[in-house]
Amino acid sequence: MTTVPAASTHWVVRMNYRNRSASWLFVVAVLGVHFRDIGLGTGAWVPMLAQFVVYPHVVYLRARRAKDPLAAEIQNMLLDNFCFGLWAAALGFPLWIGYMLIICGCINVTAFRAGKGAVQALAAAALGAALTVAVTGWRFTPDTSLLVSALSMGCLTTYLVLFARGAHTRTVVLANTRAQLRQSQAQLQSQLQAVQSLQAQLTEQANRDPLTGLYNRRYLNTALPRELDASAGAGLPLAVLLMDLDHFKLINDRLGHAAGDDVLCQVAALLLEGTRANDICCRYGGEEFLLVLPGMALDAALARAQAFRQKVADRQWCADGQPVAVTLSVGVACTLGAALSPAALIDRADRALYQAKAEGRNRVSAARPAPAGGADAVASPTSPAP
Ligand SMILES: Nc1nc2c(ncn2[C@@H]2O[C@H](COP(=O)(O)OP(=O)(O)OP(=O)(O)O)[C@@H](O)[C@H]2O)c(=O)[nH]1
Repeated sequence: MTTVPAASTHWVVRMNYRNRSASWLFVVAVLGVHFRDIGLGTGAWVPMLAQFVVYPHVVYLRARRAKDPLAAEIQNMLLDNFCFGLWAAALGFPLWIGYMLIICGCINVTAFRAGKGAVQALAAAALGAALTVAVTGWRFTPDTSLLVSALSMGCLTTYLVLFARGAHTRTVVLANTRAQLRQSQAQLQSQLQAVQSLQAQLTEQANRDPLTGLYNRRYLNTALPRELDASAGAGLPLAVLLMDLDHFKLINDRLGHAAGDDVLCQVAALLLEGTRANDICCRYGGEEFLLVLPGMALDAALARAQAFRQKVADRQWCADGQPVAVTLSVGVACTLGAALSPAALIDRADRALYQAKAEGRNRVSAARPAPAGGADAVASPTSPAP
């Protein structure tokens, strides 16, 4: 009884096992009738049954257990052809039987190895035939009875139909696999997009101050060198405004931390209102903000700082539902080209800010370039509080 090949077995091994087990039974019938026609007895039946009934199971088991089942199965197919050559020559090359055996074997190998397979199959069959002729001598009896010829045709047809059915099954499997692959690819694509958007969100979050939504110092550390390089490359100035809320501790102490937070958020929003697309607005520290102004010279930066200071001072502030007075001091520093490092530029702005604080707060102070070789200087307040 034919056992059903395990699904884990290579599909070529499974397909050939099915084809051999089924279509070769037909060969047994063809040869049985032919043996009767030419008067061969039991002695011929034994090797014939061994070849066409037992052999399919033996080679199937061999291929199943092989390390490389496909390679083993190709060897099996060549062995089939070799045996077909033996049989054809042993029977005196009966035309229909020989054709049936050799063409089936040839098609099988050709399906997997193309033209090379056909040549190998024919060579294996020729080798088998030559061996038989060498041992038993040349015999040529091409005729077969009508029944044997008809059975041979039937056998060939059965084999071809089985083969085509196997090819069709394979095509369906391939089409399904392709569809599954396309689906998986689409899923992977959408997962990749989700991961990328999550990554972008995470990067954005990592670069933002959670309270005010402005860029944080981490972002500034990468953005300021980049902007400085770009400005230097374009031969343009770059200004920074370092702003610090005046006596902010008092707001916290009098109105509470929530009110302090509220003021910080409102100042941040106000700061954003006046920024250009390429300005970089950061929360630099607790109550400190830093504005990077690419392409802006010192005078324009001072005017910008002054305008913002004035806007803050003039505004009717209300923090957490309570009125409050808010002012800020600003230190401005500017560089042209690559004259200053990011740290040196911020340091200048910080010193200018310190001076603005020292001179009474609610004012803008600018760092001016020191004389060549000398220490940096901070200019006199350019904008005393009104
Ligand atoms: N509400 C709130 N307060 C903060 C935050 N970060 C820092 N602060 C407070 O900001 C205050 C800063 O105080 P100081 O450094 O003394 O500065 P100041 O009171 O503004 O005084 P001057 O800068 O000298 O005008 C401290 O009380 C901090 O607790 C924050 O995220 N929220």
